[in-house]
Amino acid sequence: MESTMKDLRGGESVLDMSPRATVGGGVEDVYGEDRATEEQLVTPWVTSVASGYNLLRDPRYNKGLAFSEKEREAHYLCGLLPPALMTQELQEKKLMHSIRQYQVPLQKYIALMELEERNERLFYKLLIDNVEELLPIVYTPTVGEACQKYGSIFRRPQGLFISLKEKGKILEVLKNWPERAIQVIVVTDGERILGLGDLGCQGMGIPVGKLALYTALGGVRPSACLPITIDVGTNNEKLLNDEFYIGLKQKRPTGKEYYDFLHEFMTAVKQNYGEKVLVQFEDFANHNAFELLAKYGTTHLVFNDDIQGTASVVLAGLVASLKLLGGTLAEHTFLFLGAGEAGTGIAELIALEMSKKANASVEELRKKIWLVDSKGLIVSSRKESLQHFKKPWAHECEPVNNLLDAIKAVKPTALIGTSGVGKQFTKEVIEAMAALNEKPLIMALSNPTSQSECTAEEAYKWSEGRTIFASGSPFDPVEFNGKVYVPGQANNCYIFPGFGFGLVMCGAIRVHDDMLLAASEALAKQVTDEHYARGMIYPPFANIRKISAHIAAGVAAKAYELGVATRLPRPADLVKFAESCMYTPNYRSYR
Ligand SMILES: O=C([O-])CC(=O)C(=O)O
Ligand SMILES: [Mg+2]
Repeated sequence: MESTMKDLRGGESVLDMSPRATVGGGVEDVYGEDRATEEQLVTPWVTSVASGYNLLRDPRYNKGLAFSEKEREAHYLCGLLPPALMTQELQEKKLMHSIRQYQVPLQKYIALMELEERNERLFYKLLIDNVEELLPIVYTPTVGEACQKYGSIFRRPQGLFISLKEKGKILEVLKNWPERAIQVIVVTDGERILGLGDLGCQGMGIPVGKLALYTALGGVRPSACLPITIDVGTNNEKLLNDEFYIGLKQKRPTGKEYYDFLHEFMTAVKQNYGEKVLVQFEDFANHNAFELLAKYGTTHLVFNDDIQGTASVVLAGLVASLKLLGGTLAEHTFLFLGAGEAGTGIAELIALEMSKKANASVEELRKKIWLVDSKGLIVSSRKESLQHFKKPWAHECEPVNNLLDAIKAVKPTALIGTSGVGKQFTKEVIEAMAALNEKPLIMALSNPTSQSECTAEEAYKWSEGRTIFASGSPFDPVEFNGKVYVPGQANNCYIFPGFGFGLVMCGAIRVHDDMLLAASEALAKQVTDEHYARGMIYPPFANIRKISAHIAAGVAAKAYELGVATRLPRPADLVKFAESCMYTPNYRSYR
């Protein structure tokens, strides 16, 4: 025991978790728990150390068969592992082979989550080195299915569940999380998970998936990431009647009760982690998302991925597409199907970018952008009954109650789907766009794939291969009339990891719209002539860490310019600085 502690002292943050080290009641208590009858009170024994068996059980430090002979000797691992030694590269090869054996994407998802629970560095190595193959598993579309089935997948906590039961004690709950130095929180209340609706507490899959990308694509350390699900109940009857549902079985409160709870949360976050922690709001319903962003945007470092991240990625694609379409942004006409967070967020950022370039007012340029919601084209005669975030888009036009007629009335050059409802871009819709434009720009942004407004194949086929196409969830390249078309993935995951990393690396304390424009510009610049030649308006994901470094640099540069960056002095080369700060998942040697 004495020698155990001595050997471990000074080891690089490998803590002694040996069962021989005792706390409080000693060894008897540890094993006494097993022998206790149900009525007996026992103390849950707290471990705080990692060596031997417990080292293998700690995903932060476990390396499995990659522990060297010396490490096995020094850390009481002899006999606990089979004799073979493997490099991390060989482990990666073995795991990719076994993941590829699964036919069902959800099985791959579970296998990856199990790897994360077992060996965190290997998980991130796999994700970084195989990003194009694994992104559709840990992220859209598979993460959507994982949320729908999260109750049965859930094994161990991957983030914090803060339910209404914790009202008045949220600060204490935050302190239960084992890490203190948190830099990024992704929080959802589960009310609008992708285009799948209210999944309540099961929405946890989304913050977990987004933060895995923060690390893999953006380079934020895993220990600095905290996924949170706020559980205020659900209005999903199926979940309320499900005996296995893992969340609070009650309807969602609205108004003061909801906002007071969120205020307690936001206050506790700032108190516990300081003003430089980034809070990313994710998949809140429209009726709360805009209000929360407006309310906390002036006091906290907050970012709404569905409003701002989606806007920035779409703007990048539009700017890039001008190379193929010609003209300036202000010379195009945009029509959206869907006037929620994504639709109005994108529309507003386009208008802002146009106004900067065209030297005209945002109000004037909004007239180039039209939105259709469930009632039809948003027009001025409907203004009184519109939610506040739709009002700026109510332009002069005769009422039109469906998308096809709206296309005929507005004559858009670009059609953007943000409806959350699948199959809305029918053959007639795409044909109408193709009749108006030599190269129609079509984005089907709703997620997951089942909610996409159309497929890539439909967009190409119904426009005789003339469409420039991008979607929120991935589609494979399409062969049509002997030509291969590569669809773009206009998903906010291009933006948020680099955007958040940029904020964190310069110690920003506020987000500003100009940073979103800087992120769009940085992303659009990564599209090369070779990509354009293949009809692409987004760069391949394989280069995402380089892309993220450029986005981070653009965002940080803007933060310094605006005086909201606290890390001083400003690094001279922000791209290099970003690259040098990124987490790498290679194993470290243990003394
Ligand atoms: O998660 C994604 O794939 C994109 C997104 O934010 C959403 O659809 O809500
Ligand atoms: Mg989202």
